[in-house]
Amino acid sequence: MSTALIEARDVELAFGETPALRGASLSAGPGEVLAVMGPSGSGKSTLLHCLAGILVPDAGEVYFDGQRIDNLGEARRSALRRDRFGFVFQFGQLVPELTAEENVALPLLLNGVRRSAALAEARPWFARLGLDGLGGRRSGELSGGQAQRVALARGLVARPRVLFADEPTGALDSLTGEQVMELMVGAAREQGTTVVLVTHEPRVAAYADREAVVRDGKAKILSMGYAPGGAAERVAS
Ligand SMILES: Nc1ncnc2c1ncn2[C@@H]1O[C@H](COP(=O)(O)OP(=O)(O)OP(=O)(O)O)[C@@H](O)[C@H]1O
Repeated sequence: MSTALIEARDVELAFGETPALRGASLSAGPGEVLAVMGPSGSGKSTLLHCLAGILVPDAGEVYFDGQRIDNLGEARRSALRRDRFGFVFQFGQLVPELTAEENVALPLLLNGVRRSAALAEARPWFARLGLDGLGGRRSGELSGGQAQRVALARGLVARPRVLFADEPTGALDSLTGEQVMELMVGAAREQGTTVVLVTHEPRVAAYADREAVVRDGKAKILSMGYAPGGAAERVAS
């Protein structure tokens, strides 16, 4: 029996004539932090989008918590993304009209939580991520690293089962990037959230329990010995 929480099996996807995934298989267990590396254009983001139910593969299957999700309609995949998944992207993508606090509360508001309760849930994240006093600022008034920490809080506030992070440190200098990674992995581990992390940077991937490499639309696990919360035993091939 598989212990995967999120899994792609033999996924294929082409954009018109361009094949992006050619039989990619990958899985992450509950509470695991999985780094997905590989050259530019190899299919990492496309694979992440298939796992997250944003893109529907042409062939192959995607499973979440034992349930096949690639064959669900858009409405059910969208509900799944809202209820079970969190997202952090390279450029924070905060809503500029909202305050930082409202941005963090957004997933809860979309899930029907009342505004006062959603903001009350959002607030502790500011102290936790070193953002004291910044809750009232808009994204234009935050540094890149601060904005990315707000985006991280937004990605985790609804306690998702899986956090999908696509180059979350790509726009940050290396020190700020490491701070964001430490906070991300620490908070995810605390709440048992699985993390699927796409990154170019080995220093960022080093925070993961396991690493996979995507090349030419196929994925390969590089390090095994998954041990959530502990160091992975590396048996690179
Ligand atoms: N929306 C799209 N329309 C057409 N082609 C696309 C689209 N998205 C991705 N591709 C193509 O699919 C392939 C895989 O792209 P993808 O973004 O998944 O790669 P990646 O490994 O994440 O790259 P990078 O590290 O540069 O972000 C590339 O050849 C890319 O040009």
